[in-house]
Amino acid sequence: MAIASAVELRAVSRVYGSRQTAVRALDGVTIDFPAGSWTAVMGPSGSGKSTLLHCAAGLEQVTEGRVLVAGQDITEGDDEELTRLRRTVIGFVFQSFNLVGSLTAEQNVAMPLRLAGQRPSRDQVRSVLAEVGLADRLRHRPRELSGGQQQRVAIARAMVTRPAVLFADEPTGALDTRSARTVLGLLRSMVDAAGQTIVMVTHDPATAAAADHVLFLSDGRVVDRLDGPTTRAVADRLAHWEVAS
Ligand SMILES: Nc1ncnc2c1ncn2[C@@H]1O[C@H](COP(=O)(O)OP(=O)(O)OP(=O)(O)O)[C@@H](O)[C@H]1O
Repeated sequence: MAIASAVELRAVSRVYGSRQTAVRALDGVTIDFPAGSWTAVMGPSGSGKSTLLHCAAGLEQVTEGRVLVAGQDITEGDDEELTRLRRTVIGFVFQSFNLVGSLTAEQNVAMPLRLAGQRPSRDQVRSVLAEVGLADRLRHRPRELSGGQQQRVAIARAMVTRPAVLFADEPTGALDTRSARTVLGLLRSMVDAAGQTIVMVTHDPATAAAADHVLFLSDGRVVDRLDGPTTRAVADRLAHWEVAS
């Protein structure tokens, strides 16, 4: 059965601290991220973008509400179930790549499969690295690769399990314009060719414009959205909410 929503947040709140020091980082957020779509999450600093990404991916517990990923409620169930779900259904890409420095590109990409108890074939790993244009860098370690190449290894690592949902936190934040364009092209093909779903936090209007939809957060709430965004439209909307916040 096709699942229309890859990720659903139902009245999700996340409160940090308690009493006088309590901060409501997310305040009753209800949203659907449709399967096979790419959504950028934007908003002023402190508006709750990272908190939303972490709660949606099960990296942080919600204070109230429910989160469903690929139809499964990740706010209930035990840690073991959540870990399995994270390894099979969810992928991550971070601004700082988070590769294991002592491992080669091939070994980094094989890691999620090994953690899931599989024994990946060399061809399986190599074909994903070839997809991101790194067939000639299999034995290189992260320090022997450029930032753009390291992020492509990180994307290959996230792609190897064919996750239904990829969560990306500023995936092009540390890259030059050309590498950023390559990475955005890879993300686009994950959505268009493989039907995967991407939820991406970014500060950059041009990066957000590569997505299908943009959500704007302010004070922990979804206050606006754009469908079919352009860089100009995103920048204008962002400026509006930065002034308002
Ligand atoms: N671990 C924490 N403990 C206490 N407060 C926190 C914690 N993490 C986040 N916050 C607070 O929650 C609010 C939302 O933070 P969050 O990091 O989600 O914002 P953001 O939109 O991602 O910001 P930025 O663009 O600066 O990265 C902020 O007020 C922040 O200070």
